[in-house]
Amino acid sequence: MIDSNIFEKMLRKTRIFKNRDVLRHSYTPEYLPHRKEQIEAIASILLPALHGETPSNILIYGKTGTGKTATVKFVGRQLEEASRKMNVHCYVHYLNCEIIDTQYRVLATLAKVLGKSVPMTGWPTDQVYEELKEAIDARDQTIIIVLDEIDKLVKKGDDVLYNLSRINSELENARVSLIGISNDLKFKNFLDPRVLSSLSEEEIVFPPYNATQLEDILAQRAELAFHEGVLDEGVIPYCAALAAQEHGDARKALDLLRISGEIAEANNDSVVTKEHVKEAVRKMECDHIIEAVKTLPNQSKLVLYAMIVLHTSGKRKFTTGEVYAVYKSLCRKIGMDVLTQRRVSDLISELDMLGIINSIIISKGRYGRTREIKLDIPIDAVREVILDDYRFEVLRRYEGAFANSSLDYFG
Ligand SMILES: Nc1ncnc2c1ncn2[C@@H]1O[C@H](COP(=O)(O)OP(=O)(O)OP(=O)(O)O)[C@@H](O)[C@H]1O
Repeated sequence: MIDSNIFEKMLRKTRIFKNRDVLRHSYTPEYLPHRKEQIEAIASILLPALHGETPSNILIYGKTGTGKTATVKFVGRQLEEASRKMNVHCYVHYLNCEIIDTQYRVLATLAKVLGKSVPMTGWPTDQVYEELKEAIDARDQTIIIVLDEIDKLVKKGDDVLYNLSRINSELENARVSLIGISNDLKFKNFLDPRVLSSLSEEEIVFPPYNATQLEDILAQRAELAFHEGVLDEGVIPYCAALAAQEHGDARKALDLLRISGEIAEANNDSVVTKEHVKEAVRKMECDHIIEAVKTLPNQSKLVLYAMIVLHTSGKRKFTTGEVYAVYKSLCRKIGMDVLTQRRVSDLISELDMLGIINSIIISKGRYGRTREIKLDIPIDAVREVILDDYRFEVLRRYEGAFANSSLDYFG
């Protein structure tokens, strides 16, 4: 008998999501619960734009997931809509400085959105700036430039902020105002005082959400995202409580809800329960560790791999000295430089700080102190990430020997 079509089979599975995309980061909701105060504050600062005047620049701060980006985009859309109705030229341009992270790229991107053809590299920066100025000043208009994650730009020098913050003095027809968004409160310390005073004409702080507020945010999204009756009663309060413990991060709460739904869907369960949320927490922690391991420098990866070798051979606690002995032997096998024990000890501290390993310092009285290291990570998944790197692939050949507790092998 011919099997039925794979898609038809999948479609017959339980339906959890009505619209999963509503829970993704890229979605900006129509309405933002618990941000009325911030929305009104930003809107009243931007209001002069509708009368052809220059709004003050704004700096916005707040921890991650407190709705800064969503709020600014929301107010921006409303401003553009009102300006269209009033026949006033007012535009909001949003740039994420994590991606557009140099003076040249910021100026060139803006010039391009305003209709100039500027290459993304190669021109002298002054020339790009002149083109941008010309594009902005081409008519009577107000341009609001949103620089999200502005701290990423500042770390590479703040020339672009200096130039943009004084551009108004060189314009005849148009006006520019800036909105900087950051979750790094300390970045102001790195700013040139002239730039700081211009940028922070107005400052708005976004406080973290508490558990009740997160529940409202989740409930609003869940209604659009899930089929009716699919969520068990306790799921939303549980996701909200977990995210509230971690500095009131709405993004984390939404991720938890989406991943819980995905787990229920994959298990073909018809209702999402607290058990699915618990599994989602484990999955997110595991993904977090895997991501952190992927970006480790090679030497740290090898030190971690040495610990995995010790763990696989049956040792559940080990010292820096033991890790170092295995590490040295691994270096020889793959032809990598051997660092000193002291340097390796520093790398171990870094792994501890990143939450990839657990270690405690134990005092041995007059024999000094020693570090006791334990691994509490998804070993197989982490091992795969490390061995996936072509430089470490050769270590696969020795895997069998490691597992047979033949630590003498590393003598
Ligand atoms: N009040 C709210 N109502 C509905 N959704 C919200 C609210 N606040 C935040 N969100 C949602 O939470 C997620 C994170 O929000 P957002 O990206 O605006 O946070 P952020 O403060 O800019 O974070 P980061 O500093 O990490 O960029 C988004 O999906 C956003 O739509």
